[in-house]
Amino acid sequence: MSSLIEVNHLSRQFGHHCAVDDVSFSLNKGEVLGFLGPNGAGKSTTMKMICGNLTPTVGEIKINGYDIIDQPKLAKAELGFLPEIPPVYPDLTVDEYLRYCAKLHGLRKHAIKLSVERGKLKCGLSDMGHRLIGNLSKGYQQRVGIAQAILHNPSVIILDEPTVGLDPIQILEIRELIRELGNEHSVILSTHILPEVQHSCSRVQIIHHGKLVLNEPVEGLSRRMTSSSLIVRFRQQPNEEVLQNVPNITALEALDTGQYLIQHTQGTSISETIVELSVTNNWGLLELTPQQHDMEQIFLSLTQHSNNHE
Ligand SMILES: Nc1ncnc2c1ncn2[C@@H]1O[C@H](COP(=O)(O)OP(=O)(O)OP(=O)(O)O)[C@@H](O)[C@H]1O
Repeated sequence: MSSLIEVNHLSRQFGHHCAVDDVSFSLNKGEVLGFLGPNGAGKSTTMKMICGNLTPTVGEIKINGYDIIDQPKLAKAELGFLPEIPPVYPDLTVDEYLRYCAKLHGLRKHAIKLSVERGKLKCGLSDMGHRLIGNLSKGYQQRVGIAQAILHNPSVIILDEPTVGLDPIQILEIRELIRELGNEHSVILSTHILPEVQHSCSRVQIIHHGKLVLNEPVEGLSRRMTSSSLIVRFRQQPNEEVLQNVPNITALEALDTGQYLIQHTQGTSISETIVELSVTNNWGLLELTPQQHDMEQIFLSLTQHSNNHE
């Protein structure tokens, strides 16, 4: 598989603080890569370096074979970037702004009209050309930000926290747009929101305190999120001894009347047995909820794991 982005041993210091610490990864053609990490993990710093907006302290970045430091024009022609704060001008109309960006991308006069129309179409802005950007909702302003990033039809699109500050419906719309962009471009999506990665990405990398701690297909992340505990609730008080003797149950903790937190052996499923027991004994099963690890727990397990190997 050919790599569109190659990042090798990338680091960035701010004074004594190491914001990005020896990060290496690649982006392959057709991938939507989630770059996931909590606030301050080093995501934006990495994105800015890849886009040539910030010089690395150490390391090498190649975009479709072009070095971002030595061949910035050629490298940047392959990239579209939406920074964390969309670089839109509120006093311009959507058309004026996109035409201006197309010029900045170096498109020729006859190509500008076409690329602006195509950008608007892809981002659901076809009817918005004459609207002032300052009067658009935050979700539509974000669409304008994405449209400017794709005007020159780049091979790679980099989106830094594209759903921050949007309402739930706008978030769903932008996630859908990212998925659609992934059909024609390779995408890096930087975010601290786990479901965003699960919805839009094919692969995930987790960055924590400037270091990459995970790089795997997104299905692997979903597996890691599955924990080995369930919450169950019954209408009738169940026989706790019977429950405790179910194979693979390792702990039973009463949370409320008829409600329990059940721990079981990792990799086993006990749901079917619980349902069968409840029906046989007429306990009246009201709830059976598998517990999910949240991102903080995943970070903890990953970093503890890497610490154990240091
Ligand atoms: N220009 C700067 N000068 C000094 N420190 C900086 C600078 N830019 C970033 N940092 C620090 O580097 C670390 C990583 O910041 P970065 O913005 O890359 O994180 P992030 O993962 O994008 O987080 P967020 O989601 O909050 O933007 C933080 O501790 C931040 O305070």
